[in-house]
Amino acid sequence: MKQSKYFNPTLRDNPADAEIKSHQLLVRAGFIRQNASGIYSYLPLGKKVLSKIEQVIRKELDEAGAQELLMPAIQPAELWQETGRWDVYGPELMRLKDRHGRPFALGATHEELITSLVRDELSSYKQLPVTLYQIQTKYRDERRPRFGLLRGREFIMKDAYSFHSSEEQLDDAYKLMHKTYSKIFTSLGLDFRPVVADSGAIGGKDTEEFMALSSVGEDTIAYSDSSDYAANIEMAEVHVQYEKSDEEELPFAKGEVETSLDHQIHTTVMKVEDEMIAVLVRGDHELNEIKVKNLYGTNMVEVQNEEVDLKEFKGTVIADTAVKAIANGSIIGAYAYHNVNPDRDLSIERYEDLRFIQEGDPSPDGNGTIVFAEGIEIGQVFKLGQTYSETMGAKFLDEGGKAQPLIMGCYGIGVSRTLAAIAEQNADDNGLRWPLAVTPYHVHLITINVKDADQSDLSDRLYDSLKDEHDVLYDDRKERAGVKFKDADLIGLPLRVVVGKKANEGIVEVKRRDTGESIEVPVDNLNSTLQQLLEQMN
Ligand SMILES: O=C(C[C@@H]1CCCCN1)Cn1cnc2cc(Cl)c(F)cc2c1=O
Ligand SMILES: [Mg+2]
Ligand SMILES: [Mg+2]
Repeated sequence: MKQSKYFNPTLRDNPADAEIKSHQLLVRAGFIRQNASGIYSYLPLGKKVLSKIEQVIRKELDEAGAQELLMPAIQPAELWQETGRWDVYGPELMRLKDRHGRPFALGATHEELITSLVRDELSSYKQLPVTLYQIQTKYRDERRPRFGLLRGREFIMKDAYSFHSSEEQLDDAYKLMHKTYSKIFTSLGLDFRPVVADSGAIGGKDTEEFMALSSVGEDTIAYSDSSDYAANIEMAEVHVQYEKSDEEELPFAKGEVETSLDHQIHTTVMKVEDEMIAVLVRGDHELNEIKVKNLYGTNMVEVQNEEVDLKEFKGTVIADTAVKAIANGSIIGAYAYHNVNPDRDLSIERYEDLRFIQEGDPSPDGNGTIVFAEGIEIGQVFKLGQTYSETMGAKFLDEGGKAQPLIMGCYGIGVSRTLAAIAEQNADDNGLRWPLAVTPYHVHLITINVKDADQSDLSDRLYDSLKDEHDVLYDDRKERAGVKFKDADLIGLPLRVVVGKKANEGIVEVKRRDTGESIEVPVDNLNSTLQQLLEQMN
């Protein structure tokens, strides 16, 4: 492609609202443009990368026996009403009415849609297992879209759904999809980790998230420094045995006294379904609300910003296990007490693992200690079980001819988010750097001075000969060399061929974007040199 004809508007400066490298560079290098908050266009270079990522995903999923289909983005509200999720989700689920005033959802995910499709078509265990997937636009009205493609309101997801007649079949599909995801993210050159995760609002049981390691990731991963244990911090279990303090127990008294954080007891009032509970954690720990949700098996858990007098509180009081070991604690805030011995003074109904794990805590698998890292969630695999098939009446006849609810799994990859994660992990101070698997073009052919006949003739000849072997982006613009080099650094193609002063000697310069090293090459050896370099970079 000749850049003199190419729609690739590059910018010298970072857009004001772009805070992270990948967002800044994808905009400056002309890969994406924002049309509204969290809503983007993929310009030709960006679309090429997006398509290559999708192809890597398709290849692996097809090889794993999954079948691609395409479902509508506009979903009848009735389906979400069948599962009750029409009312569970608030403004994040984008909704619209058709011309007849009928309600629809803009698809945030497709469990309801696919289950309604399958329940009408699948009826016998003989037709199972089956895994169906799509690569399609999703809509989630995030309160605060940010970081460019990392958290958008319209984004591209590969979502797959598997249907089974037994838990074993689901386990096999889950394991296969887990392996398939590892192959996909490895092919894309990503530094990633699968982590134990929380199944969130969709119910179901086992689930793991695939995290691309990055300092801008919103998720925190807790992993062991000496085993392969890794979990989303929301889920990481705390296995610390607390010895009861041997301090002399003093008489309980009203009022606040200065104590160290690990002698303080912090209270959080939470509404669980419609019951008020007080949750206590030690002052140097942080309450993990996800653990409260999982303890009560509900998503209707909400922090109340009110303070209670624990001596008067009529609701249930629960505490993190660390609280039990305190002998003379102090409750701070409006209703302060000191010399508090939780067992003696507070009617604590149960002690549970309710806090966030901390760096230095023992790894829950008993191997090593916990270290944190930031991650970008680029994929997630779920064992859904019968959550959706039961409420939606999606059944199959088993060998005994008995109707059973289908057993399901669902599996997502954030395709547009993965594009940004690849950009984030590979970019350097000069710009983007694309791994071979997804680069929009392989070779950036640059003429230093298009007015110099030797240079422009040789460049045209090289473009004609190279473009059959490689995808070539040819910078034939009437721009100064400096502008061309800056744009080439921004765009980040793996190899650069520069036609300059030595054109009349039939010599060009070849430069690697990843290492920056460059060599002079006689044009007769150019093709073979490029082949060798591309093989080296693979
Ligand atoms: O999407 C999933 C689970 C899996 C992930 C892999 C592919 C299939 N779905 C979880 N989830 C997340 N955010 C949501 C946001 C909205 Cl507004 C919604 F209405 C529903 C969901 C929702 O269900
Ligand atoms: Mg998550
Ligand atoms: Mg998730």
